[in-house]
Amino acid sequence: MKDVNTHPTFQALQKIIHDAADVIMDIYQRSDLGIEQKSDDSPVTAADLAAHNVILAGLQSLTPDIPVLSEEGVVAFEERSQWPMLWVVDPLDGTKEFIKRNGEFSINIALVEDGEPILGMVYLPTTTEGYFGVTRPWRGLPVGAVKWQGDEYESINVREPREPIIAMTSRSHGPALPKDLKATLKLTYEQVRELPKGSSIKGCRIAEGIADLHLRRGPTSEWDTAAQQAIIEAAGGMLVTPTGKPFRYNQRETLLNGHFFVSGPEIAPTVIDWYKKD
Ligand SMILES: Nc1ncnc2c1ncn2[C@@H]1O[C@H](COP(=O)(O)O)[C@@H](OP(=O)(O)O)[C@H]1O
Ligand SMILES: [Mg+2]
Repeated sequence: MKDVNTHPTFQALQKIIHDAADVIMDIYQRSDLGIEQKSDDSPVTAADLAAHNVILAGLQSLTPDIPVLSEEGVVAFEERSQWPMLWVVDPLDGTKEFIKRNGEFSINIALVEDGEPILGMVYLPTTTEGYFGVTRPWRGLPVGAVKWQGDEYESINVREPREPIIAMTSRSHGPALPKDLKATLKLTYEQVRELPKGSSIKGCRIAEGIADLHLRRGPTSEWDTAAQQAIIEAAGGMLVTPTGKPFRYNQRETLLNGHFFVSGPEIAPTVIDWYKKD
C-alpha cells in the first residue's frame, strides 16, 4: 500500500470523503442539527443528507457505470439485485453520537463486487483520521490497508493479541461484551478491557492494531459494515458471522445484518467456539 496516496483513484475517493466531512463539520458547528425521525424511528440530521448528496455526486462522476446504494438512498432489491458492482455508502455512521456531539461518527464508502466488499474507505471528521483497504485489485490500486491523518500515511495491520485485550463495544446500541465471553477470553488473557465507541471506528481500531475484538449482537445495516470489512480484511483480520463466514452484500432483500464479530485471526477461533456453546 506504499505510495497509494499518489494513485489518482485513491485521491479522487479521498477528495469525496474529505468534501463530505467538510459539509458534516459545517453542520456540526451549528446549534440546529436539523434532526428528524426516520420511518424506522432512528434519527437523521441535515448532515446525513448533505454528506449523502456530496458522496453521490462524487461517485457518479468518478464511476458513472457503478450505481450507489446509500443509507439515505435505498434502492429496491428488484433493481439492485441486477447490479454486479455497486458502492455501499453510509454518509454519517453514528448519527446518535453526532447528535450527542461526542465526535464518534464516521463516513463509510465501500465498493462491492459480486457480493464481496473489495475496497473500503472510512473517515473520522472530528479526528481527521482516514482508513483505506483494498482486498482485490481494482483500477490498479494495490491490495492492502493504509491509514492517513493529514499528510502522514502508514500501512496498517491487525496486531497479535496482547494484554490488556481491548474489546470495542457500541456506545449507544446493544449490550457490552457478554460476561461469559469475557470470562472465556480471561482463561487465555488475564486482562480484558472494554472500550465503548460509536460507529465503524471500532473495526478501524482493530484494523490498525490498537484493539482486538468487537462483537455485535444487535441489528446493523449493510452500509455500517461493508467499508470496515474491506479495511479489516485488507489489514489481515476479519468481519464474520458467528460461524466465521464473511458477510456478503446486496444478496438479499433485507439490508439488515445478522450478528457478527471483528477480530484478527488469533482471537477468532475462541469467539467462534464461544458462539457454539452460547
Ligand atoms: N435497531 C436497529 N436497526 C438497524 N440498525 C441499527 C439499529 N440500532 C443501531 N443500528 C445501526 O448501528 C449503527 C450505530 O452503531 P454504533 O452504536 O456501533 O455506533 C447505526 O448507524 P447510523 O448511525 O448510521 O444509523 C445503525 O445503522
Ligand atoms: Mg450507520
